[in-house]
Amino acid sequence: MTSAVTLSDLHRTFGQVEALGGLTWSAPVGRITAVLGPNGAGKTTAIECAVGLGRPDRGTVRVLGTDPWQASADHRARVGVMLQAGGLPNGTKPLRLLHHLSRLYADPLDVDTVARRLGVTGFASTTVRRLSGGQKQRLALAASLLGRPEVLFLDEPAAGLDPHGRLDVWDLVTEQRDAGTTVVVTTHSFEEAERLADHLVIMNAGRTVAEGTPDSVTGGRSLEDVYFSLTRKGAA
Ligand SMILES: Nc1ncnc2c1ncn2[C@@H]1O[C@H](COP(=O)(O)OP(=O)(O)OP(=O)(O)O)[C@@H](O)[C@H]1O
Repeated sequence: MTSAVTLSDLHRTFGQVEALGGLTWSAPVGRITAVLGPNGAGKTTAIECAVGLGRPDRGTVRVLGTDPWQASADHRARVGVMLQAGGLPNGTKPLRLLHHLSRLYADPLDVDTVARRLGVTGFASTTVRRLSGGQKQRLALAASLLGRPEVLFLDEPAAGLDPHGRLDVWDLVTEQRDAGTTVVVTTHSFEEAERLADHLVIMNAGRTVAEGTPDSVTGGRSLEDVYFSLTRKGAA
């Protein structure tokens, strides 16, 4: 199976904190990879390295065969990202922002269609600063899709969403996969991982403690059981 994303032996330290301690996993092309792991396991740090926003101290990152830290604008346009912090400009309105971002791409999706699909039109007249957490999530997700990315990184995309919102996100993520996009999604939800994952990664303390198809990782046990046995305090 070919990989669209490969992280090999990544190390990243912030002061005294070792965020990544030899992290290795990969994301197969055209599949959904779900990355689970406790708070502080290094999931966001790994995603930041994969999208070229962070640089590992050691190790190799390849996304579509390219080192994202050195990557050109052309490469970056092939990769979509939704980070937890959002990074949305507070003073603008949702549709204005999406139209602005869409102009950065040669062949963007239709803004109105994406906005409708994610319910952004329902809060289009509210400035970003006044949006609820869930509305910001929807807007950030819409923004990540605009450039028709070949690889899409979503850092906890459904966190904080209401049940309808979570279903919308799950449908959208599977649609992206079915259209050929490679998706990497971090999550704390077993339900989300079970529904979405073709490929599963469990991280703990900056390393991979399990990786493979959901069936091969769980081996007949529940995902919850496997997760707790691999990530319980002291397991690092
Ligand atoms: N810029 C930074 N400066 C200092 N420490 C950092 C920085 N970025 C991450 N860390 C630390 O690195 C570790 C890994 O953080 P990271 O955000 O990658 O974890 P995570 O698995 O995404 O956690 P969560 O599930 O809470 O989102 C944490 O201990 C965090 O405090």
